[in-house]
Amino acid sequence: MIVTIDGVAASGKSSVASGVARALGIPYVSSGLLYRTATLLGLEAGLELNDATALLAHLRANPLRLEPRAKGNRVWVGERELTAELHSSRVDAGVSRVAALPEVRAWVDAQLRALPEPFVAEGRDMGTNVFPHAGAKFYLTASPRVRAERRAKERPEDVPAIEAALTERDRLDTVQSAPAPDARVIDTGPLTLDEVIGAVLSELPEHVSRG
Ligand SMILES: Nc1ncnc2c1ncn2[C@@H]1O[C@H](COP(=O)(O)OP(=O)(O)O)[C@@H](O)[C@H]1O
Ligand SMILES: Nc1ccn([C@H]2C[C@H](O)[C@@H](COP(=O)(O)OP(=O)(O)O)O2)c(=O)n1
Repeated sequence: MIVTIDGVAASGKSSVASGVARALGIPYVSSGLLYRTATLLGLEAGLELNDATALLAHLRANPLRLEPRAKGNRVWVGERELTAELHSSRVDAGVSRVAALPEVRAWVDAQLRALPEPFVAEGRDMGTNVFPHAGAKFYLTASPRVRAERRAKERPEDVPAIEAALTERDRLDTVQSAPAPDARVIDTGPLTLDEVIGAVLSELPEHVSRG
C-alpha cells in the first residue's frame, strides 16, 4: 500500500507525510531529499549543476542511504550524515536545476521504486509519474505568502526574500508538479497541521488505513 502526498514548495508535504505515516505506523519517504542530496553533493564537488553525466558519475561513486523514518527521513553518504545540510538556502537555490535533469529523475525514481511497501511518499510527481497506482493520492497547496511565513521559521532570510525564492522554484518545478487527476487537493492555508493530517487520514479508503 502506497499513499502519495505531492504539492508545491513548503506546502507542508513532509510534516503531513510524517504525521500520516506515524498514525498508520508505516514509514514515509521524502523524494525531495534525494534531489537535495544530489544538489549538495554536486555543489561540494564543484560540478556544474546541469552537467547530468558528471553528476550521475559522482552520485554512483558516492552511494547514499535514505533512512525513511516516520518521524523524519535521514540521509547518509558512507559514515557522513547529510540531513541537516539539505535544507540550506544554497541547496534551495540549486535544486530545481538538478531536478530538471531526466537522468537524475530516473536515478531518484529507481531508488523510490525499490522501497518495500507500505509507505507514504511525498514530493511533486509521486502520484503522477512514480506511483500512478497508489492507493490514495493527495496534493497540498497554500498561497506563496502563507508558505513563506511558515518557511521563515526555518530559514535565516526574511519573508519577502523567501516568498520570491519559493515562487521562482514553483516556476522552475512546474513541469513535474501537476496534481494527479485522481488526487484530493487540500489548501493547507486555513488549516492547522493536525487538521491537514486529520483530513488526509479521514479520506483514506478503508483498505488503505487497515494496511
Ligand atoms: N497547516 C499546515 N499544514 C502543513 N504544514 C504546516 C501547517 N502549518 C504550519 N506548517 C509548517 O510549515 C512548515 C513547512 O512544512 P514542510 O513539511 O517542511 O513542507 P514541504 O515538505 O512541503 O516543504 C513546517 O514547519 C510545518 O510544520
Ligand atoms: N518528486 C520530486 C520531489 C522534489 N523535486 C524537486 C523540486 C523541489 O524544488 C526540490 C526540493 O523538493 P522538496 O520537496 O525537498 O522541497 P520543498 O520542501 O517543497 O521546498 O526537488 C522534484 O522535482 N520532484
